[in-house]
Amino acid sequence: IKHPLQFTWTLWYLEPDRSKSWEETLNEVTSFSTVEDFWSLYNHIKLPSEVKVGSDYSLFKQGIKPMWEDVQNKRGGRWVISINKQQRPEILDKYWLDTILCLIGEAFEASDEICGAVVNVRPKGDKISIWTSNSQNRNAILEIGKIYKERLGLSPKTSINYQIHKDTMVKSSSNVKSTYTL
Ligand SMILES: CN(C)c1nc(=O)c2c([nH]1)N([C@@H]1O[C@H](COP(=O)(O)OP(=O)(O)O)[C@@H](O)[C@H]1O)CN2C
Repeated sequence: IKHPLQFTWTLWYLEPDRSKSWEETLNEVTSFSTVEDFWSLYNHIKLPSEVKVGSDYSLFKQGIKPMWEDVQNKRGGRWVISINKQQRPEILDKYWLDTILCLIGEAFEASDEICGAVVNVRPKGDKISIWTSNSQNRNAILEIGKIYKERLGLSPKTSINYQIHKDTMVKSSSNVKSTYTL
């Protein structure tokens, strides 16, 4: 038998297309709930470093849309890691895989707070984030951030920021207020 995951996860792909609204560019790819089905999907699709610049992959718990407005996201925020262009070749794909393995492998105590993860492939520099559902739940957010940094093997001098979606929505992603920094 296949090895079941604790949750069912849905992969989304955002294809940049200026002729469409943002929501129209979001495509639901497929869902999986076993380790084996995850790996066959992962080995079947392009890596973040191979997709068109401007694209996103999002991996969210089934039923949660990868957008601020979803009821599970609207009061939440995200731990964001910025990857500069020089770093892309070697760490973008590694960090993305580490991130999704943290999610599907239940690396976080506060796994109920976890909504999903997003990788933004951008010309100005890539971002990988983990979205949580309640920006007021300080203890859970700090625990998730601490474990996330460890799992990625980030050095203590590399900081990650937690941004509340309400702050991100009103600002372009460059100068968003960070509520927590680890
Ligand atoms: C329902 N709805 C419209 C809506 N709902 C959303 O949830 C949502 C958006 N719109 N997003 C739009 O993409 C732009 C780039 O953000 P980016 O995160 O790709 O980051 P960059 O600025 O391209 O680095 C955002 O400025 C926003 O326009 C982003 N986003 C998450």
